[in-house]
Amino acid sequence: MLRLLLVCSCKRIRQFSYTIFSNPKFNIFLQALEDGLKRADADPSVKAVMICGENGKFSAGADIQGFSSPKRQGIALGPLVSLIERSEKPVVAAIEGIALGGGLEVALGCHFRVAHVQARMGLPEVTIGLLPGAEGTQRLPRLIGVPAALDLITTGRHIPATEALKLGLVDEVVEENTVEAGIRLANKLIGQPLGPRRLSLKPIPRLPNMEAFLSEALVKVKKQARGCLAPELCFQAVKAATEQPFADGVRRERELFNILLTSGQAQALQYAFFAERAVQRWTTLSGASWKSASPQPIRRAAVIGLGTMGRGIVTSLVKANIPVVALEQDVEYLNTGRKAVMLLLEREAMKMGQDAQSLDFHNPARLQFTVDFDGLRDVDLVIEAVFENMALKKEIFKKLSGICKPGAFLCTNTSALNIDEIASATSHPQQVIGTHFFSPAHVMRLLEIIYGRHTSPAAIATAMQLAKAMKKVGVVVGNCFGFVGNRMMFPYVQQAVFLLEEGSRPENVDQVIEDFGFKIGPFRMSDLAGLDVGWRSRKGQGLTGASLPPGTPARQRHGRRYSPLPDLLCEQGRFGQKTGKGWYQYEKAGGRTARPDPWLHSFLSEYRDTHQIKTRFIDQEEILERCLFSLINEGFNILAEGIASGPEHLDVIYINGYGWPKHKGGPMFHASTVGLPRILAKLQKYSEAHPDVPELRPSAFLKKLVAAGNPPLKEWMSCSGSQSSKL
Ligand SMILES: CCCCCCCCCCCCC[C@H](O)CC(=O)SCCNC(=O)CCNC(=O)[C@H](O)C(C)(C)COP(=O)(O)OP(=O)(O)OC[C@H]1O[C@@H](n2cnc3c(N)ncnc32)[C@H](O)[C@@H]1OP(=O)(O)O
Ligand SMILES: NC(=O)c1ccc[n+]([C@@H]2O[C@H](COP(=O)([O-])OP(=O)(O)OC[C@H]3O[C@@H](n4cnc5c(N)ncnc54)[C@H](O)[C@@H]3O)[C@@H](O)[C@H]2O)c1
Repeated sequence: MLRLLLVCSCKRIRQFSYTIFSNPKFNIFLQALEDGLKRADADPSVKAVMICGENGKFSAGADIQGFSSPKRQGIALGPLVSLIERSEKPVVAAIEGIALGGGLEVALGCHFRVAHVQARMGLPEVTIGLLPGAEGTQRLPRLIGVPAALDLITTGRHIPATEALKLGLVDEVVEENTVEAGIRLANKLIGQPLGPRRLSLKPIPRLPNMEAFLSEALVKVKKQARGCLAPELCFQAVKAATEQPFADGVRRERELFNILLTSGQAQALQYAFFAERAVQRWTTLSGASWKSASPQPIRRAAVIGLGTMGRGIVTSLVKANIPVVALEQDVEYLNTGRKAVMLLLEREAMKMGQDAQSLDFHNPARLQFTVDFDGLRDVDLVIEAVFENMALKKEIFKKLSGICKPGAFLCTNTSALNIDEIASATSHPQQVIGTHFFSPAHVMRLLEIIYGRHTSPAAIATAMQLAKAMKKVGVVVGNCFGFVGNRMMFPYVQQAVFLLEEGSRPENVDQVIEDFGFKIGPFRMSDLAGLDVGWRSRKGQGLTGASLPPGTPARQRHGRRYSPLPDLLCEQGRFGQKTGKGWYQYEKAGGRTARPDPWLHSFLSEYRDTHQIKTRFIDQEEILERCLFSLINEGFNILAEGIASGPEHLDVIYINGYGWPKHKGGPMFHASTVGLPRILAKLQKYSEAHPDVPELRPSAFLKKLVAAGNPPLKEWMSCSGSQSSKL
């Protein structure tokens, strides 16, 4: 909410509460601000004007809901910013809290900007598929130069006031009352010439090599954008500022803004913005929610197992300022784990610069390594990250149940195993919960939080609070094999492998999926994660290996189609990157650069011959549809079972844990844009062609939604007989 303060000759302040972005919905009451400015200009007793926020916040910008509202107004914030700039009386912006998007653009129209030291500012429009549409793309480069403006506008990052001061974005940073500091500054400015402070009149600071700089910057922006339109159009708008006079640049900004506004991508990104917030309001099937649960404080935590996942989990906890006890099975593993954790923390400290002091990870009171379970007696929460083996996990939980205090929360990082069975090994099953981190755990934002039959609401609330403390997004889901993310991933990977049997190559499939916008296709992902992980799991399930009954058909299990291809690769010692060979070949064991492997191509040909599979050309459409629609189909099953309480949960999981392109909104949002009747028709077609693949059989819930007339996503859950969407 913005206010206008009029600084009068008698030094008395008359305050008009002209809201331009109302809280909480940020509606724009521009007329009131415009009237106020005109009155201030006309009133000789007013000598200066100050714009500030209320409740310690300047402004979060325009109402994002408004951009997709059918009653979208043609709001003219740009002309208002120009009006501020043209004022004959000095206008000062006093920035507290946040100045984002349209809020910062208003501040750019002011002649001076004072910010509180704890304020943050930025132009985050790109993150919601737009560009700064109130002349910000034209004023910012004139103020701070093209490289810095391009960086802020194409990434949307928020910067602290101290950085804003260094960039010249604000004139002064204060530690005291910002409004009072602003009034003092306004008083000093009365009578001074304002021409040099009007950004629209300033030339763009020249670079000796502007053209070369811009072409290099474009390559970088496009590479990072991965098919997302907004960063490139943000770039074009700033480029226009370097080539055209201010008014023409503004016209170009408006044109580009409208292209983005009507692109489906802006809608998808804005959906993702609200979906991420919606999943914070969790509910369980039995109706537990924040209302019925309070998070418990975590003063000290423990992590068991310092392998791939445990190391990242320890790092995340330390970064969240939670003292940690890290435990391994023996001294040798402990030393390896300790080295790995310390390396990760050193790297994090380097990235954090001065703030790293707060990590204090060499202090044993903050981070302690042990092989003794006794060290876990006084912790408030334990996260187990040992091998994916039920017997081992149960043994550990039984031990924890005897050692830890009764109120301690016992979390498991299992990727798929049954939370209830793990909880059954303890005497406090209400304290047991799944906290499924994603690799690398200190980087990935997702935390899938799985409640079992007995998990208490307090345990869910505490895990959600923990996710927030670690700057992760927690998504609460029910208990089933693979939970939400891995359960949906299974049919996707299965289709990818079936496509190889039928004629594709790993690089064809990966290319199609990466062109869609995924960071990495299924085969490169599998090589990265290690093919042995899935192999071990399949052996555990009796699908391959010694326990497979003799005479089992090679390509069938329990009457369903099965592909032994990944098992055969593992039998050859091809585990992916770690062995230098998998679906691709690498320069060496541990190498990162995947190259198509002629050996694999011949292996696939021989395999097809052996099993008399007729090779055919498979086009991109079929690859994409079979992989993605089978994943989406499983999503509908999950919703119907009440494992997740809305499609936004599935989308947040896929965007933050599996690299689904955010500008496509997540799998379920994507399904809604493709249209459910089309998805159903395609699944029916593929299912008829592959009757032995149950994952391609359309979900009953999908059929029900199509029969109900393909309702919009936010109405899906009201058709499920389960819970309603949070959006
Ligand atoms: C064809 C012609 C049509 C013409 C029509 C178009 C008009 C043209 C006008 C052009 C003007 C352009 C102006 C400008 O360039 C565009 C913008 O300003 S876009 C908005 C930019 N701002 C942002 O992206 C900020 C987004 N918000 C945040 O980053 C964070 O919310 C925060 C502000 C940093 C606060 O973070 P937290 O403290 O963690 O709190 P939450 O995130 O949980 O938020 C609390 C609550 O507020 C809701 N909310 C926050 N910001 C907005 C917002 N800008 N609009 C709407 N709602 C917002 C958020 O959703 C939470 O509510 P909940 O969802 O939980 O109910
Ligand atoms: N690797 C991934 O990408 C990933 C992602 C999400 C979840 N997970 C899950 O996380 C868990 C750990 O996986 P990981 O990849 O880190 O495994 P890992 O093999 O890299 O590490 C497991 C660690 O547990 C230790 N350990 C084994 N028994 C122990 C015991 N009795 N006491 C203490 N420590 C013991 C081992 O010494 C080893 O260091 C598994 O349940 C896995 O399914 C893995």
